[in-house]
Amino acid sequence: MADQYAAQNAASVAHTDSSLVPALRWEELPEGPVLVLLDQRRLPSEEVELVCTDVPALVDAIHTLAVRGAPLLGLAGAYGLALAAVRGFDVEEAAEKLACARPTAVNLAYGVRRALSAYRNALKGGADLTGAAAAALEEARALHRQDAQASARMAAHGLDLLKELLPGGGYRMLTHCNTGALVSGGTGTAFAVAGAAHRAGELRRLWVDETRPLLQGARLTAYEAARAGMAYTLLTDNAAGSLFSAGEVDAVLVGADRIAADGSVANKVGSYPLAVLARYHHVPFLVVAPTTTIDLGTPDGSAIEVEQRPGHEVTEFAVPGVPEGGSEAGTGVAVAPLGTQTYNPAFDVTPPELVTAIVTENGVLSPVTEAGLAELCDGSRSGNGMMSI
Ligand SMILES: CSC[C@@H](O)[C@@H](O)C(=O)COP(=O)(O)O
Repeated sequence: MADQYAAQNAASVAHTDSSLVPALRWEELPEGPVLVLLDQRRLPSEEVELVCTDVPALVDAIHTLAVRGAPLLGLAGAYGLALAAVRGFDVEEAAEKLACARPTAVNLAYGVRRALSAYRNALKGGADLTGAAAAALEEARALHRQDAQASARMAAHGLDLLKELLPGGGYRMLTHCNTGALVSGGTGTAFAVAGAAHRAGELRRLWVDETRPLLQGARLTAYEAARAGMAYTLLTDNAAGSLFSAGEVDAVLVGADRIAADGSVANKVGSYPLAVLARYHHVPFLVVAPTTTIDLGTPDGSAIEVEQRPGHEVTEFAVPGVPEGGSEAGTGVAVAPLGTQTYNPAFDVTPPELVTAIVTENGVLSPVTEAGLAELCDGSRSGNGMMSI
């Protein structure tokens, strides 16, 4: 089986430009500051930037997944708050709108809260509105730097863990959704570990789940893997079982949108079935996430709010080239009869007993316990849960 896939590798290596347009950046234009997003709805066909000048535009970009992925949502929240402050919009209202734009990834509310606290503290300290806005922007930039550093540390810890678990090297990793530079100020979460393994010459194959219905694996992870020159193979989500049974998977690596205090992991829908498969086949199931994704304020998996997405994402295929990327009902190709009911949760929750280890920038937790998670987190931060804004 391995030889059959080696031929496909040549095609993926053909991409030589490994540099990615930043997923998000702050830019000072003559007409005022803006937040520039790489529009992820348009990938992989086009690298198009989306310029946000106000909070409603950013909230729409978050809803429609132009900007997505837990750590990047944290940055979008923090910079969005700063944008509101610098442009003189109602900052408290902006905070509320941004923080609840999507409910599951705790990083979004966390990023908003960090920038908002900096803004409020500056005002309390006697700063004027301009000074307070500058403080919010500096906090967003600090979170950005912290996120980039966290990526590098997760990659190093993750690679060490793989060496320990799989001493033979030459890993065949299965990943789900998209967790690379497109979701981070750095190189990402789970994908950053795959990248480290690749650079160490130890990545034999990255199995990429397409990730129905919005195809973050096919459109985004395959795009990043190709750019990095990785040996990767795309599969439909429901082909994962036969891959495990053929003995072709050494480890599963996924990110997380929220990790509850008991270690339950909310991540892109389809992660939980992979964890079940991994346990049955005695394969490690590794969750790679910064501590900003750990929410000690949410006691367990049942308390995590799972975002429900619109039905047209299931009943229609998006057409490449449609400006909205098929994000509006009726802009895709119908693949189900009109009026079909759908079940479209964006995430699922994996219980801690199915997670072999959680890899963070502060180290690796295995087995996953409530006390261990609390220790991994900074003592000064008692969870990222619901903020009072
Ligand atoms: C980026 S790391 C972890 C997660 O945010 C990622 O796996 C994921 O589920 C993203 O979902 P998305 O709906 O694309 O925002």
